Formats: sequence, structure tokens, C-alpha cells
Amino acid sequence: MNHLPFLDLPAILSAGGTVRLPGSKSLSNRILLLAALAEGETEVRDLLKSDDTDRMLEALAQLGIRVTPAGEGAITVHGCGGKIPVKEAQLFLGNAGTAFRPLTAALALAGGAYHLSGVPRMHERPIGDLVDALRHLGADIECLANEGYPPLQIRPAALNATAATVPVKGNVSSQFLTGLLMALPLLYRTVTVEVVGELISKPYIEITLATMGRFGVDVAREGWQKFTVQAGSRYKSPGVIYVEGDASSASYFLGLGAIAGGPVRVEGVGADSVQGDIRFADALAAMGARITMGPNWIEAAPPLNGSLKGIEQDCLAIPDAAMTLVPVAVFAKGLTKLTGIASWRVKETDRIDAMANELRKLGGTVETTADTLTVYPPANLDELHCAEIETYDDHRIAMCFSLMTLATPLRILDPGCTAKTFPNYFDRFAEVTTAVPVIAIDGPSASGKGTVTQRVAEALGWHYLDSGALYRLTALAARKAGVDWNNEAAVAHIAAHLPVHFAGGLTFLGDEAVDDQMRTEEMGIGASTVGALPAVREALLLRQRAFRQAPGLVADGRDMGSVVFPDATTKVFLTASAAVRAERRYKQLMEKGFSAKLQNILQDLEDRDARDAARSVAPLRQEADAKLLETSHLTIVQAVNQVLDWSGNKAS
Ligand SMILES: O=C(O)C1=C[C@@H](OP(=O)(O)O)[C@@H](O)[C@H](O)C1
Ligand SMILES: C=C(OP(=O)(O)O)C(=O)O
Repeated sequence: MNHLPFLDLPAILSAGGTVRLPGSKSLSNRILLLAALAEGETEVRDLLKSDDTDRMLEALAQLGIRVTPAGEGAITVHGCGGKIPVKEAQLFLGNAGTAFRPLTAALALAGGAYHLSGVPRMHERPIGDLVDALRHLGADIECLANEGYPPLQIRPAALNATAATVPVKGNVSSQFLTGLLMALPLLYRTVTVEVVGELISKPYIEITLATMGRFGVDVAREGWQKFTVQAGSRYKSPGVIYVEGDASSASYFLGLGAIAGGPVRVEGVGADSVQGDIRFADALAAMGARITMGPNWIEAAPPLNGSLKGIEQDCLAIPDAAMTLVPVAVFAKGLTKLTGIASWRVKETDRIDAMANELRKLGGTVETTADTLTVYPPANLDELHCAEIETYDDHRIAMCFSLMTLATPLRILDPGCTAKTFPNYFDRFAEVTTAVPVIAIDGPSASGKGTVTQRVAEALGWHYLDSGALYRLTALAARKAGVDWNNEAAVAHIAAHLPVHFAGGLTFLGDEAVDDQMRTEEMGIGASTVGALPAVREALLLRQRAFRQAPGLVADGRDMGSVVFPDATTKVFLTASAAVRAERRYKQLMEKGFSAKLQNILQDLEDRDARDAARSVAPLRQEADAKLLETSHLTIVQAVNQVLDWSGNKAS
């Protein structure tokens, strides 16, 4: 599991390949609960292993349901035949709606005392409409903090034996109707659920009915209005049951296939799926993507000619996958308006605000209302820029924004939040994407690496990063602000907010071109001093990674291959003897008309080498995977050609 505070994603050039999907969250948690309530043993195969299913499994264990391993990706649930063994328990259900809502319903009718709680956000997610329906049936449920919200205390109650119908509202979440339907067989009498008003997320009710059917309970229905569970309905184990791949998880890869070259194929869901979120593929097709489908797979590729086009899409039936249309829309021509998404506001976070805020951080243009979100794609993708993406403990925000790497590198905060439904999402993502290549050239001061790096970048038509310049600029900015170079916190603050930009071959700090000021020996010492401070290196990390833009980057520094771009496609350690470097620096200074003493330069270089090699953070050394380029006896052209040769790229 991923507990990193952040994950920096490089920009990507393209995506293609096949992804085997993890199991469906919606199916996994329904199957687990029904297998627990059923008579007999159920072997569940391809179960999703994630936070949400772990919460359900933990709850079932506490309720006395025995679950035993049954080989790779499979478990056996020993059903209780409708009689939950443990009559008193405190259950923590995290932020799993598919655990919280159905367990509330089942336990309210189970005749025990149960305390149900979740993460703070779960206590802000409404459950009042389900509680009202269960109270109508005679259940004793207390909302312990705020009426209509968890945490809940359920107590044994004399259930109302005469209520033949139970009304439930379904305009906030379909999980209320789902929970009620799944629990009704515990009443052992005929009850009809009447849906009051609008029902959202309808396809999830189909998943519920289909799963109940697999466990032997057929629900009679009148459209979307009435659902009747007959007396005598009992869950019976189907023996072995397979969990389909997750159609919502598929959306990220299909979205990628549609925008980034493709094709990308997902395996585990397809035309035969019971999950409504496969209809996300229709929305992509409406945007012009090429979609093909088999019974158990879906493939997406961009339009053959031209680009995707914006659409207006009613998302009421695909609330989860619809979020993926937001990043996809950025790469389309014309605006995309998503409607019917009011429920986004009561999910893992307020998803309308979260998606809009984070897209704006990258430079995107978004408009929102209470129940719509409109994306205005930029005229030019260059308008988008690197930023830190807040994920609000919402797996889908983290996964959605990974698609934005087709435009810019970015930082995902708390990437581990994908564990709610897709623990190793970013590994799968890396497997089907090709990151922008980086040639990392590290080496000591005055080795000539700056010149070689620039020439390699020019030859390839790639971007160029002079990372040393960022350290020099930090030292210069600190000096201008009167901040001591050893004041770590203050210098790190300056580094994080450095108003730097590079234009016309010049380096600007604010409005001032500072190339001459930063290229002095003194600022060289400043760079090495501030560069030894871990907080400063940390503050400059994302700024450096932001340079990794298509078609490629050639980066010059001291920790390019080891720290900043550990996945660099080519790593070079470029050096020369101290004597040769001192001579080169001496000549440079003479040419610029500065006076200097060769012996002093040599001494300074040797001191700096020692300081750089000895520092505890990112010490200067040749990494095991870097190729050594000793340039003492090479011309610049020879050195450039050697790097080009190692990188496998030809000059453009
Ligand atoms: O029943 C289900 O499995 C789900 C129903 C949907 O919720 P709403 O009905 O609250 O929209 C969906 O967003 C959620 O991820 C899973
Ligand atoms: C809304 C979601 O989850 P939950 O099952 O907790 O409602 C989701 O997975 O997007």
C-alpha cells in the first residue's frame, strides 16, 4: 500500500496496452453481504481487495461470519442463514457507502445492538432517507450526532409486523434502496418498497437485483416505482461466484486510450457486464473515440481523424465514471457540460468543487452550478501547467487527474487514497503509459556538463533544465531578501515561491534579468550552501520535475539521475579531472574579462567537490545506473555525440 505524502507524475507522451481490472467494488460488497446472510458456503473469486471491501470483511468478521481463504484471490464465506451470530458490535466502516448503507439496513432488521461509524467524511454523508424507511418498518435507529447522518446506534426493536409497504426516497443516493432491498428477506414476509420521487444512479439497482437473483431472491418490480420481496425469500449460496472487473475503474484507462494514442484495452468488463458504468464508453464514443467491445473487454482509441469533441452529457446513470469525463474533456474541441451530477456533492468529498478547484490549479477553465460542471478546453495545451493536486481522500480525484499528465507533469497529494477501490492504480497507470523521456546529466562543477547538456537538448529539440540555476537563484533571492544562506526554513520558503521564469535565453527573478548576478563565483558558493539544506532541495523538487515536458528533457545537475528523475531514460555522470576543470573555468573567466588565479579556482573546486560529495542529502556521486563520461580528453562535440549515442536518440 502507498503511504507516500505525494507522488510526482511525469508528463506522458502516449498510452497503450492492456489492463486487467481489479474486481468491482459494488459487486464485491454486495456479494460479501449476501453470502454472509445466505444459507451455505459461497466461494467468491476475483474479489476486490481494497479499503472498502476490507471494511466490509472486518464488519462481517465482527458479526461472527466466518470467512476462510480459498486460494489466490478467492475466499469462502460461511453464510449464517439470515441469523447474524453476534448481537452486539461496534463497526467502523471507513468511507465505504457500499458497506455502510446495506449493513445499516441489514442490522436494523437483525434484532441486535450495533454501533456504526466511519471516517469524519462518512459522518457528513446523508443516510436519513434510509433511516426513515427502516424506522417505518419499526427499526430503532438513533443518529448519534446529527439527525440524518452517521454515526448510528441500532437497538433491538419490535419490528412493525403490519407494514406491507415501505416508502424510500432515492434522489440523494440509490444505496438506500439497495440497502433496503437486500435486507428485506430478513423480515420473512412480503414487503413492497415504494420509491418516492426521483431515483438516481438507477443502474446500481440493477446490480442489486441481479446479485440478489444470484443468491436466489427474485424481486418483483414495477418499473422504478415498486419493488416487492415475497415472504419466504431466502438467500441461498450459488456455490461459486465470480466478481466482474470494476467498470468505474475501467473509465481511467478507457479515457486514456481515447486521448493518448491508444488503443488501451481493459479486461474484466465488457458488453455482458451488469455494471451501468460501462456506459461511460458510450460517452467517449459520443466524443468521437473509437470504442470496441467484447463480452469481457472494452478498448478505446482516439478518433481516426481530428480530435475528440466536447459533448453535453446527462450523468445521472454513471455518477462515478462520469468524473473521468472531466480530464478527457480538456483534450477535446469545444466545451463539455456534465449535468445530473448533484450527487457528486455528497460523495467522498464535494466532487464538483474538488474537480473544479484542482483543474483550475493546472490552468484549466471550469464552470460549476449546484448540479452541473462545464469544462472549457484551453486553446492550446501549453496553457496548462504543473501544480500540486489535492485529492481530499477521494480515490477518484487522484485517478482522474492522472490523465492530465498528457498535458503537464503534476503532483498527486496522498496518492494512497486510491486504495478505497484500486490500491495499485498508479502502478497499472505507469504500465500503460510512456513517460516523457529524460536524459539526466550529473557531475561536478565546471565539468562542462552545462554546455554538453544544452547542446544535446538543442540537437534533439528537447527542453533543457539547468537545475544549478535554480539553486543559484535561490541563493541570490535569499541574499536580496537579507536571509542567511543557512537559515533552512526561510531559504526553503524562498525556494518554494521563487518568482522565476526563463525567457529569450534569459533568467528572470520577478521582472529583473539576473543572469550576470547569478553566474558569479559567490553565487556558486551560495548555491552549494543552500543546496545542502534538505528543505530547500525538497522545495525545488517539483519545480525541477515541471520541466519534464514533451517531447523530452535534458537535465543538468548533481542529483538529476538519483533524486529528481530516478526513472530517467538515460543517466550520465559527466566529469573531468579537477585540474582540467579549473583550467576550463579559468579560460571562461578570462574570456569574460574577469581576473582570476588558476590556483584559487582549483582550490575552490576541490573544496566544493568535497562539500558536495559529503553532504547528507543527494551527495554528488556516480550512481550505479549512470554511465561515466570522463571528458578531460574529449572535445564538446565528442561528449555530445557520446550522450546522444547512449540515449539512442538521433539529432533532429
Ligand atoms: O450501489 C453502489 O454500489 C453505488 C452507488 C452509487 O452511489 P449513489 O447511489 O449514492 O449515487 C455509486 O456512486 C457508488 O460508488 C456505488
Ligand atoms: C461514491 C463512491 O463510493 P461509496 O461506495 O462510498 O458511495 C465511489 O466509489 O465513487
